Amino acid sequence: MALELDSITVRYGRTEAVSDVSLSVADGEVVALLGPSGCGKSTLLRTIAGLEKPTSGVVSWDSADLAGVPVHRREFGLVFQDGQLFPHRTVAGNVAFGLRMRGVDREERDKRVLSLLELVGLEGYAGRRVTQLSGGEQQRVALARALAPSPRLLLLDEPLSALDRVLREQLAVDLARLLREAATTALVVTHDHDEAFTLADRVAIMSRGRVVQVGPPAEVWSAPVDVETAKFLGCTRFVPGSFVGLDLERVGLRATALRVDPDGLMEGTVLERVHRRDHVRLLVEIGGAEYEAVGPMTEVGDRVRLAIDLDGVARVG
Ligand SMILES: Nc1ncnc2c1ncn2[C@@H]1O[C@H](COP(=O)(O)OP(=O)(O)OP(=O)(O)O)[C@@H](O)[C@H]1O
Repeated sequence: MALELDSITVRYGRTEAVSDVSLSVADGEVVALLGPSGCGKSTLLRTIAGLEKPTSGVVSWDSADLAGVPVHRREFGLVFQDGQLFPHRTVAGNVAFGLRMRGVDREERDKRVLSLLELVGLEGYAGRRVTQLSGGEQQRVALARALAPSPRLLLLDEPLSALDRVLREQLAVDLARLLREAATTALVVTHDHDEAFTLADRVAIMSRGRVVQVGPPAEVWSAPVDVETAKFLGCTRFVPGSFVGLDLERVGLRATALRVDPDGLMEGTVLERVHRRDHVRLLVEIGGAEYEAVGPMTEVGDRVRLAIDLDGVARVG
């Protein structure tokens, strides 16, 4: 394993921000640390970077303990939410920064900067001032800057959350592609499950300082470890498996679990209707209880038949 965390605990006074976390990231792997605000994700990332000292536990790289290794000697790249670019430098000046610090000669630096700008889709931007760029472009520059010295690990703390939703979705896809193209080993902190599942080979779910589940996106999505995790991953109702025809004690239903379908086996009454970006979301009453469902257009009060979409159903616990 490239990065190995062994029983990391980080306390600030009486607050235990990170509790006994063990996790590894393999060479070339992208792992997402996913959890709600305040669960300790950033603290864990900062501890790996060397910006915080663990109260106990070991951070190691290729089996070597990093305790005595300062931030700038870890050879890790860092990208934060707001990029933190040097405002008085050009795009090229920002990307070249780490290379200049390392004494890389000008010709090689220029070559590397151009190839990185191409990688992040900013060809032709080298001479621009970073203050003239959009938020999304600035984050691409921050990423190119972090990748420039070929870090052995890239640490990204909410790299897309300052951007608006449409841009965030687009950039998450781009980021996933370019992390793979550059064969980067990376740990990404995010509170957004769509982002985590788009980017990562494995997702580690954090809750109150602990890692409660680690697995490939499809596994975590379809079988959250407990009700709290299932709620965090979009399940709004919990019912016996028999409700959806599964032989399971309990399943979680996402808003997409039920769909209006004339051939559906259940019947319900529409209580509410909300228009979303690309579909209609309904609240329906089935057998005296309320459930979310995906429409076509219907009127409040309509009787509808409903079918189950198993992609919206999670096995819980
Ligand atoms: N420097 C600090 N001093 C004291 N408490 C801190 C410090 N940094 C973080 N904490 C506390 O540790 C806990 C975890 O915070 P952390 O920022 O790691 O969570 P997070 O999951 O990254 O949340 P967010 O997404 O909101 O940044 C919180 O209760 C926070 O208040």
